[in-house]
Amino acid sequence: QHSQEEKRWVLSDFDVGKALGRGKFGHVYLAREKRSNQIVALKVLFKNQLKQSQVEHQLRREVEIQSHLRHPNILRLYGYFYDQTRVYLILEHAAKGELYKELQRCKHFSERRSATYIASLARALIYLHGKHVIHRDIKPENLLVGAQGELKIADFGWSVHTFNRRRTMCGTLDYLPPEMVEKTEHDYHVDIWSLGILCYEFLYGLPPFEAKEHSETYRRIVKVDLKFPSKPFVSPAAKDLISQMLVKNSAHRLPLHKVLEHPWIVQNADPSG
Ligand SMILES: O=C(O)Cn1ncc2ncnc(NCCc3cnc(NC(=O)Nc4cccc(Cl)c4)s3)c21
Repeated sequence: QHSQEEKRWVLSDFDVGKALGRGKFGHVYLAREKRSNQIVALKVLFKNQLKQSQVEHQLRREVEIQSHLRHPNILRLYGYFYDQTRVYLILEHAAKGELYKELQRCKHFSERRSATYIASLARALIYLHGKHVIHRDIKPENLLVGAQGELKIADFGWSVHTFNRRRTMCGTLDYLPPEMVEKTEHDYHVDIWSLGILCYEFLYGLPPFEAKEHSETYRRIVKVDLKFPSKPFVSPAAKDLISQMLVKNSAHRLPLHKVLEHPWIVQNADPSG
């Protein structure tokens, strides 16, 4: 056969090992592809659950989007296959697992570690946005850690191609008022907001607008009720960056390339990322 992509994978191509994690739709297993001895993560999804939740189209979109993505801070989806009852995603294995478990373990990250992660994520988002892809679900649960401690954005189950939204939403753009056109542009900025939330959560161990009731969290978000606790100590430069990303008017959020030039990132991020 020609390139890898045409290959029709079957379960017997793999030696399946221990469970790495349990997701909502199925489990993730460590596996080795027999011919190449390549280690991968195999996510097993049950077809009936996908059907019940009507997410088949999302899964197809994820596979389509991921097949064109190649970036050191984006977890590869090498391919997929299915049998009678299940769909299998063949994924890059992130040897150091889930970032949120690491954050729970050490309560909050140092400024250097946080800045290094934020810089990697900013570079990955610049790459994604350059491909007209918005992740839309950037949170610790969707971040994995590679063997060298590098961050990997995973789970594109919620990502979209903005071009599609632009076309499908309205056919021709000519008759749309600015705010409707602007709205599709807004989408890129959702990932910058999430990056600001993540930066805060890395440094303080909790997201900024957390509250007991959802209604209270919602109120704090729309009000951008941003408060910086006195403990743990966080530098003014870090607070400045967070304040420039968590801005209500999405057009005024710090653009991703400016995040990479921010003094706090320049002074604290490890260039290797
Ligand atoms: O995370 C863990 O549990 C443990 N873990 N530890 C190491 C490790 N290395 C790689 N991957 C892991 N986990 C899988 C990460 C995913 C990547 N892409 C996904 N995509 C998806 O789930 N799509 C999807 C599902 C259901 C419906 C729809 Cl619409 C879309 S999940 C790993």
